[in-house]
Amino acid sequence: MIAIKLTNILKRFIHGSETTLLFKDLNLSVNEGEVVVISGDEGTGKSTLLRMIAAMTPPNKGIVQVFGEDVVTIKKRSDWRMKNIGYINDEGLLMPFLTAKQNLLMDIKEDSPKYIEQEQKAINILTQLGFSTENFNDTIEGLDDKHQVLATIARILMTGPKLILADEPLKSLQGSEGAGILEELLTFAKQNDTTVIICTNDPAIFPQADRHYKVENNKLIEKSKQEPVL
Ligand SMILES: Nc1ncnc2c1ncn2[C@@H]1O[C@H](COP(=O)(O)OP(=O)(O)OP(=O)(O)O)[C@@H](O)[C@H]1O
Repeated sequence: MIAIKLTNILKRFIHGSETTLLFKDLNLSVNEGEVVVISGDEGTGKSTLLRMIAAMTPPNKGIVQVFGEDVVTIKKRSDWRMKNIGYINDEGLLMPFLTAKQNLLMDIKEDSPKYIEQEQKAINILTQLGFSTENFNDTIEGLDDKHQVLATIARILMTGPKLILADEPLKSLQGSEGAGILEELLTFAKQNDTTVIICTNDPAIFPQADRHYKVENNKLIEKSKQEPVL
C-alpha cells in the first residue's frame, strides 16, 4: 500500500516582490514500510517537503496524500500528527510543558489497568536512550537539544507511529551515539512496517535507506544510495 503520494506539487514562498520557487511538478510515491532519504543543497526545500507531508504547510498546487488521505482535508491536524507521525525536527512536536515521561504516557489514563506496565515501558525506553531519572522528569522545554531529540525518538519507540519524518535527525546527536540511535530507530521501523522519510546530507545514512533522492531543479531526482559527494 502507498503511504505517501505527492502529485504535481508546486510550492513557492512569496516575500514582497520576491518569489522563492521550491518545487515544480514534483512527484513522489513511498510505499508503507519503505525508508527514503532526501538530500539536497541548503535552502532547496527539504524541510518544507516534510512540513507539507505533515500538513503544516499546503502546496500551492498539487495533492499531498498520506495513507490515502488528502492532507488539506484533515481536521484537528495536531491530533492527527500526534497520532500518526513521529516528527524529529528542530521545533519538536512534543508537548513542551510536559515531562519526557508524561509525553510518552499521554495517550494512557493514570487509572487505566495498563498504566503501571506502560509507565515501566516508558522508563525502560528513556533509560535505554540515556536519560537519567532526573531528566526524564524534566519538562521538554527544559531539556537540551540532544535530549529533546531523544525524547521524540523515545515517543516513537513507545507509540509506534505509522510514519516517521526525520529532519536532519543526527544534528544534535554526534558520532557513534547518533549512529547507534538511528540504527535502533530504523530497526524498529522495519519491524513495525513503519514508513520513514529522512532529510539529511550525511552520506553515512544513504545506504541505510531503500531509496535516495536529491532535490535538484525543483524536483526529486533518484540517486545511488552510495552517492559519495553531494
Ligand atoms: N514559512 C516560510 N515563509 C517564507 N519562506 C520560507 C518559509 N519556509 C521556508 N522558506 C524559505 O524556503 C527556502 C527553503 O527552506 P527549507 O528550510 O525548506 O530548505 P532546506 O532545504 O530544508 O534548507 P536547510 O538545508 O538549510 O535546512 C528557504 O529560502 C526559506 O527561507
